[in-house]
Amino acid sequence: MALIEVRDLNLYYGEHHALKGISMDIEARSITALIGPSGCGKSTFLRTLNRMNDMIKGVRIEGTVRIGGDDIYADDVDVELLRKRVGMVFQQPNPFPKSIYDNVAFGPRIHGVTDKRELDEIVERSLRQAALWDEVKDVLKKPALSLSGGQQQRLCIARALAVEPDILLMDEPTSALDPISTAKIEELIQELKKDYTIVIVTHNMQQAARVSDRTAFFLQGELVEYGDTAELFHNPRDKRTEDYISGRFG
Ligand SMILES: Nc1ncnc2c1ncn2[C@@H]1O[C@H](COP(=O)(O)OP(=O)(O)OP(=O)(O)O)[C@@H](O)[C@H]1O
Repeated sequence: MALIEVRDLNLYYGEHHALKGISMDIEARSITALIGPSGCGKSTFLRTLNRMNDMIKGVRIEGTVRIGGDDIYADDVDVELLRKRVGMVFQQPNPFPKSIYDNVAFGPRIHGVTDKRELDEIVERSLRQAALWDEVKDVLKKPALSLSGGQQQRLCIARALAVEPDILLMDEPTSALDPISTAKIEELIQELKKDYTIVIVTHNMQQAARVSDRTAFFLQGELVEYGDTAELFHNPRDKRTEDYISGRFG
């Protein structure tokens, strides 16, 4: 059984039909890239996986999203717990104006961890997993905002990992970063696949080709093609995919 099962998902922003009949299975411990031209619905789709669209007024959703077999839109779902299980990293690194330590400890504290030693362990483990520990271990009390953009993004990844999610959603996580920081994050994403299921929105087709196992190509709210990344880039089944990946539009 796939970890994430999406069936006949439709999403409307008021009158605007932004996702049209999307069905998709995502396997555990895989990296799935969502690609497509601006406005095709990639970010909207990503946000349906942890109900981030709930916060937007006038949104209507039909269809089902199951994670580990559970319908995440069922009435009795605890959305806070869902977001603990399905973490998110955004385009702009957005650390809190707090210390490096307090950023990573934030989620665990909210979920009730108060023991100093336990928090220390979580902070270290999360920063190691985010490949940032060696750079910050001596300055954990420094403000997060004093870090470079690339470090801030890895800190945000550490913050997301600190609550032990199963799934990590990433919305163009490198688009605000320089090439070296981008390469580091891409390497990190590959590393994280051992423990997490990753879904990443990217504008950058090379990035999708480099990091992902499966790629989904969206166009005007439709899922045009979804498959093995190498297959999709080298041997697309749909003419529209071919036109997009060969740079004919978008
Ligand atoms: N909060 C919102 N309210 C109304 N319409 C929205 C909202 N967010 C997105 N849309 C519309 O839904 C469609 C899909 O947007 P979405 O941001 O998901 O696309 P995208 O593929 O991620 O684009 P981009 O790459 O530019 O971020 C677009 O037509 C957009 O204008």
